[in-house]
Amino acid sequence: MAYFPAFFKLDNKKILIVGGGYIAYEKLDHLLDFTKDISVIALELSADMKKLIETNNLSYEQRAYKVGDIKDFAVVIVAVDDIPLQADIFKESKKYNCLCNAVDSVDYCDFIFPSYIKKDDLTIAVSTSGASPAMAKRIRMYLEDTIPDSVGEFLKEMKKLRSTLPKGKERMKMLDEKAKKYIQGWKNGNES
Ligand SMILES: C[C@@]1(CC(=O)O)C2=NC(=C\c3[nH]c(c(CCC(=O)O)c3CC(=O)O)Cc3[nH]c(c(CC(=O)O)c3CCC(=O)O)/C=C3\N/C(=C\2)[C@@H](CCC(=O)O)[C@]3(C)CC(=O)O)/[C@H]1CCC(=O)O
Ligand SMILES: NC(=O)c1ccc[n+]([C@@H]2O[C@H](COP(=O)([O-])OP(=O)(O)OC[C@H]3O[C@@H](n4cnc5c(N)ncnc54)[C@H](O)[C@@H]3O)[C@@H](O)[C@H]2O)c1
Repeated sequence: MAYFPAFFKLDNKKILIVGGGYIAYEKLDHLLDFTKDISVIALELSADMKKLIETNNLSYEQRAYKVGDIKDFAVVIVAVDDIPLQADIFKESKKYNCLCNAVDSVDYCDFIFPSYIKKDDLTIAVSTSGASPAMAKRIRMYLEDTIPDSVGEFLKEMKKLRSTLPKGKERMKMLDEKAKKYIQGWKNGNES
């Protein structure tokens, strides 16, 4: 079945990452764009992971995962090189209100990580439903190159217009026309 794309509110949601290698680092680095309420449990940390945890003042316990560790978390990312443990934590997460992402198999995932670009208020997420993470990354790079950084300023202007002009057909038409013209400007190499 296809994955439903949604933008998930992380306020007051505690996240646990199990594992401290390269993949845990990638997941943590991406999550930090959206929340700081992240704890880590891992037997060992890579140097990059250690640095990221220290810089962001995150909670870290150096030990093996034990049953029950997830009970107070809303989300768990299982980034260990141990597939049976990924399966066990996924099963355990069903006892709690905890969504699970396991890095080696979509069978043990309630959700998967998209590739994404974030430029101020614009976020674009890309998924291949797990078919080709490499392709998701390449599409992300393509979007990064195509969409100018000025999009942040443009969105600020649009937000202001939406909050000041009265709702209705005229406003809808004007905003749609402005968005169309702004995107047409990319093709002509005009970024403003
Ligand atoms: C997008 C991104 C986001 C992120 O990580 O935040 C992400 N993987 C990224 C990179 C990447 N991952 C892999 C390669 C090597 C090339 C290749 O295999 O294609 C590369 C490319 C590279 O690193 O260059 C290997 C890999 N990945 C998964 C498996 C297990 C499996 O397939 O069963 C294996 C095999 C492990 C092995 O063979 O040992 C699984 C998943 N990876 C996902 C996300 C989810 C599906 C996303 C989708 O819908 O496509 C899903 C299902 C679960 C999840 O992780 O949530 C991030 C790009 C970030 C960016 O740069 O923009
Ligand atoms: N989803 C993806 O994008 C993706 C991409 C490539 C690879 N992978 C998979 O991700 C997995 C992790 O890869 P990696 O390169 O980060 O591996 P790694 O060996 O660098 O890291 C594994 C981490 O798990 C920790 N760990 C192992 N058992 C533990 C336990 N019981 N409790 C707590 N911590 C424990 C280790 O201490 C280490 O920090 C691999 O199985 C790999 O196949 C996923």
